[in-house]
Amino acid sequence: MRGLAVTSPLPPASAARRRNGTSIPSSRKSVSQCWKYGFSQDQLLGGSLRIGQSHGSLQGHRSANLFRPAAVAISVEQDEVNTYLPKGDMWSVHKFGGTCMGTPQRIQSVADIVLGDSSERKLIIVSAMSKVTDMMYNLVHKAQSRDDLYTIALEEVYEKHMAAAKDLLDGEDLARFLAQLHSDVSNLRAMLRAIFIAGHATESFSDFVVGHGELWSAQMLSYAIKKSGAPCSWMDTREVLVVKPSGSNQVDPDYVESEKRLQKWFSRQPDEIIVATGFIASTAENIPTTLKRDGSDFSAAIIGSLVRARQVTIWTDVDGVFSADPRKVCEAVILSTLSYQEAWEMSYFGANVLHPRTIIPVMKDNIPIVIRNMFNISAPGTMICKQPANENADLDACVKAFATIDNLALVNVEGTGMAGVPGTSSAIFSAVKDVGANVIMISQASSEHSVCFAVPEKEVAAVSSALHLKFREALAAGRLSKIEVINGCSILAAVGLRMASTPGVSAILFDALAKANINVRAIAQGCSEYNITVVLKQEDCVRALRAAHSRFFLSKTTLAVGIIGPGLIGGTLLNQLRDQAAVLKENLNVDLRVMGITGSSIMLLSDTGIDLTQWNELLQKEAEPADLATFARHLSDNHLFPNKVLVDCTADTNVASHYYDWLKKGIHVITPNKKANSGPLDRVLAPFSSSHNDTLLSCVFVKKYLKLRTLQRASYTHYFYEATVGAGLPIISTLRGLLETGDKILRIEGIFSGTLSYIFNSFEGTRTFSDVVAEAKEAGYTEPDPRDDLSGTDVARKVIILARESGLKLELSDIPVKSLVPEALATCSSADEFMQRLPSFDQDWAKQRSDAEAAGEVLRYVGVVDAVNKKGQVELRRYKRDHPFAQLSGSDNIIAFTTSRYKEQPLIVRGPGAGAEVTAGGVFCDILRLASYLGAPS
Ligand SMILES: NC(=O)C1=CN([C@@H]2O[C@H](COP(=O)(O)OP(=O)(O)OC[C@H]3O[C@@H](n4cnc5c(N)ncnc54)[C@H](O)[C@@H]3O)[C@@H](O)[C@H]2O)C=CC1
Ligand SMILES: N[C@@H](CC=O)C(=O)O
Ligand code: NA
Repeated sequence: MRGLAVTSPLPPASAARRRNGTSIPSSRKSVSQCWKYGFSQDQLLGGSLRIGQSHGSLQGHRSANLFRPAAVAISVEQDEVNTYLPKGDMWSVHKFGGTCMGTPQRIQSVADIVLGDSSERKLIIVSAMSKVTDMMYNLVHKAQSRDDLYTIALEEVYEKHMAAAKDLLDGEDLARFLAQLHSDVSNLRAMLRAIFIAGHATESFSDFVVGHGELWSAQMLSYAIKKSGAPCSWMDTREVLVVKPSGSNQVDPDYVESEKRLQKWFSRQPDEIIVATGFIASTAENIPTTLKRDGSDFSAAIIGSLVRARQVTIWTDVDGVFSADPRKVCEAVILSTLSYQEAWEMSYFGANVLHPRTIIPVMKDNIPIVIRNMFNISAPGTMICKQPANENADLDACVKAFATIDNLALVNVEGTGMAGVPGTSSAIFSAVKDVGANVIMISQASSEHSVCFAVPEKEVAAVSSALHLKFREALAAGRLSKIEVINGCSILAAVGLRMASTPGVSAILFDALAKANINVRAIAQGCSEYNITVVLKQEDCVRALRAAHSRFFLSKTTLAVGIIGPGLIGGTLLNQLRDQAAVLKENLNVDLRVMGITGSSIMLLSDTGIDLTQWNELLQKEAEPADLATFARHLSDNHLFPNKVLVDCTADTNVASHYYDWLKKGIHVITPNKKANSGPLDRVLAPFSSSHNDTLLSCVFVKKYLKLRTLQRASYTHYFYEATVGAGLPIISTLRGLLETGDKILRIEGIFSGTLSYIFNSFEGTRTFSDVVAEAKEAGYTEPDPRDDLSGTDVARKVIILARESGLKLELSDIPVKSLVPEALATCSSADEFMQRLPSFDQDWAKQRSDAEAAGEVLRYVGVVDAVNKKGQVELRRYKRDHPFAQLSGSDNIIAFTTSRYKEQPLIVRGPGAGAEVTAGGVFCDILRLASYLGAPS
């Protein structure tokens, strides 16, 4: 006889049909599920009494063996094992979990995915429809708790599958499936009744009941595939997969026996597409069992190994394996590849990758496992395979992923009596074993003075008592000083095969943790170097995970940016960042994230970066009251990003007074605001003033210019302010270049005010002076208050900035300034009032202009740094029409550097020196200068 020799009673006639509906020749006849697994017809159908009778008295119903199904010997005749099972590259194995099989529509999508795979042969492993396994366990639970609602629960299971099948199938296939479902449910009803009466179900009874979820989903899928005309059969893996129990809640596959049975199975059903039940298997004695946790993945891996598949694809609802839990780290990325060992480590450390057991069957044959998203089939997923040889081996790529485990306790056993005493560790861990606790990590310093290890928090009380008992005498004698329990711990593990023998990886990790102010309580790294494990306080764990992840996964030049003052310049800068950020990331690996925007009354904060396409709307809609200290803290406390920069786009003295503290905290500062660099040189108890007309606000100690510059020079925190002079023109950088290369500045002279340049370039007799001033304001050249320009203060500030850059210790008050603000308007209470009253002075201006014109001259407002005489000067001068200063147009600045090297002909920089785009562009340049200082490619 070929096929399976079954020694149990013959099955009922209806069960002698194959589950795909075709008749089985009697010589190969298989048996229905229940018969095959040894439950007698009476046991299943005859209700409680007969079950009780057949197993002895009901009093004994709690006995473990009461419902142990009688073993049915299924013997495979050696001579019948043939080579029907084709193996190798032609096979692709797919596994679809419960979510993928959740609805009839999803089952149809699964069928489409299977049909879309062009592999010669396909083996599809399916889980039960989502929630069905829980529903089945619940049936057993209810029945054995003698809750007669199990009948209703069974009806629900029946209804669910009936409805799904009616949606998915039609015609004869539907009728066959429904008949089978009906028969299975009748059998289950009888079994559950028996369980209800006995008040107990053995594990194999329970496994038998639960396994129906897979039986039904596999049949439904195979019918759905067949509907498209593709040859497809379904496999009850309990006929094929043989496993043996191995310790608690685990089984080991019997590959030899399973392969024999698989051969046999194929000899009967050689279809090219086979849908097989995941999760279920049988013992060598044909008792139904399951593959326990993550059973369907395990089924796929075992079957993949049995057929030597070219690939096993595990379909799920995520795009692949993330570099860290994406719920905790929004920057987590999908990994394209993981080695088997890395996946293993990740799973161990709590990442929902694959159960480590799942990897073993495929690993031995080097079969890749691909994790893919069935709801996003365009995502390539993560391939778990042998470590690709050519993978990028740079330092940062050494760490593949991070995982965490929470709710741990650290146990620290300490004492001088431990050193050099063989057997101490053995005694410690045997005590731990005796209470059945699971040791997650162990660390012992080479001094042998202490051993510490982590266990789940819920197990630590038992561990602690066991240790106190075991070491009672050692503690009393002082050989052990303490057995200490530290609750509330978590583990953070960095995983990566290439960490092995790569110097510097742990330094980067610990540096990231240190910068995030995370205290590391214990460390472990085995010789394999596949993972570095650190124990830390649970409350620090997410912060630690983010800090470590960002250090390894973000660009080194990721800059967290805070924008203060989203006015004309700040707003234009935000728009420029919006338009250029993607290009910078792509071309220069510079990742700019605006983490906050604050005005004087409202601020907008983000943990990962504001969407700049709608920064203004977000600022209006989602803002909170502005608070500069909170704003700065938001940036400095964000440990995701190692580099932080505050960009001050206000004209505010108060904001400028914080630069020192920000720099001290490691926050870089960039600004077009001239207040800090033209403020008092020294630290004095000084009045500090508002942004425009230096109105006295209060008296405070402010960190002064010299202190700021000393700090700037002493630290690696950067302070850039190119746009404070000449807006986007390279004035500060040119001056720095001259000085740093050893040139000597003799004189810097020029037109430093875009506003005043525009005014005198445009004031040619056609428009009034006040009209031209209004135009300059409208064009965005003026300071927030145009009196700062007309008073000469703005030019004086620029002269001071350049003078100090050149080494002169001048105060603003040292610069004689010729103010253009008529004395009568000096006391105007607002810029608006000033602008309204300005026309009354147009006559005076018209006269000054025509006087100059009559002499063949023009009016120009100039600033001078006289480095030789250590003086500065700001005044309105008349220049001949052919003088270079007379040739300007628009808001042009012109700055002439006379130096030891540029003595005969000064070095001249000329161009628009005010306006939103050029100024914001200058600030943006400083941000990129910072990025390049931090390591961005040039
Ligand atoms: N307009 C130009 O061509 C140039 C301007 N600059 C400088 O750029 C800076 C900004 O100028 P604009 O954008 O034209 O001025 P603006 O008045 O348009 O913008 C300043 C912004 O800062 C905000 N602000 C004021 N005090 C604040 C505080 N304490 N906290 C938070 N926000 C505050 C204001 O509400 C406003 O939104 C000034 O320092 C100016 O000297 C530098 C070079 C050229
Ligand atoms: N208001 C200033 C702007 C640049 O600093 C000017 O007019 O130059
Ligand atoms: Na500049």
